[in-house]
Amino acid sequence: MDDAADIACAAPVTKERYRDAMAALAAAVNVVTTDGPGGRAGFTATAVCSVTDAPPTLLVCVKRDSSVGEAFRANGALCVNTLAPEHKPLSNLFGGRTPVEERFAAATWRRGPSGAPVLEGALAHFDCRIDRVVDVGTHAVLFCEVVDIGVGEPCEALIYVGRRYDAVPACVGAAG
Ligand SMILES: NC(=O)c1ccc[n+]([C@@H]2O[C@H](COP(=O)([O-])OP(=O)(O)OC[C@H]3O[C@@H](n4cnc5c(N)ncnc54)[C@H](O)[C@@H]3O)[C@@H](O)[C@H]2O)c1
Ligand SMILES: Cc1cc2c(cc1C)N(C[C@H](O)[C@H](O)[C@H](O)COP(=O)(O)O)c1[nH]c(=O)[nH]c(=O)c1N2
Repeated sequence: MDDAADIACAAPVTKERYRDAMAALAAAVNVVTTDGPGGRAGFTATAVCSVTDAPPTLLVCVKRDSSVGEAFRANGALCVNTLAPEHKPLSNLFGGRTPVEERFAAATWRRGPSGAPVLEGALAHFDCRIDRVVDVGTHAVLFCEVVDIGVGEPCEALIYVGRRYDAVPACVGAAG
């Protein structure tokens, strides 16, 4: 393969061009929560991805300068709550600039085995222990081992693509 220096590009990959292209990728919308010695916190995230099923591991990318990042590191635990279309207002509330208590007051939660809040009525949830944190540029990549899973009743998923929300069929079911 050629060295990176040999690659000729028509235009530089600016932050704006990168975001415009990333806006074309459809993504599930999640509210990622935590609780423990570092306090209760949560934020909306589309940067969530399955890494491996052995051991069951997912990753979450969180902005390092966000108000919530430190709580996740301090607690070492989180829950990924995957949203249904009815949760669009919740996604906006957890999407920034709203005090943490106001975010949580808008829905019903229970405590998962990790201690992180689990959203009642989520399409699915993944309760996790944070195994490793890797800082990359502006974000921290949290590698998380899944310790508990739930699949809910909703048969539609909330997705975010083209800088807007949409709904798609998603009858998840359980595989044994
Ligand atoms: N990964 C992220 O941190 C991320 C992802 C989605 C949205 N957001 C935030 O939500 C708001 C609205 O986003 P939007 O999609 O309507 O428009 P946008 O132009 O800010 O973002 C377009 C796409 O670029 C990516 N992106 C945006 N900001 C990023 C960042 N700081 N680091 C890595 N990737 C990033 C995401 O895939 C996003 O959907 C913005 O404030 C944005 O910062 C952040
Ligand atoms: C649809 C959508 C998707 C995302 C976000 C927003 C929205 C509306 N945000 C931004 C994130 O939710 C926001 O930075 C946090 O709520 C922290 O904000 P405060 O620093 O508390 O105001 C976000 N942030 C992040 O670090 N990783 C992500 O994957 C996403 N994805």
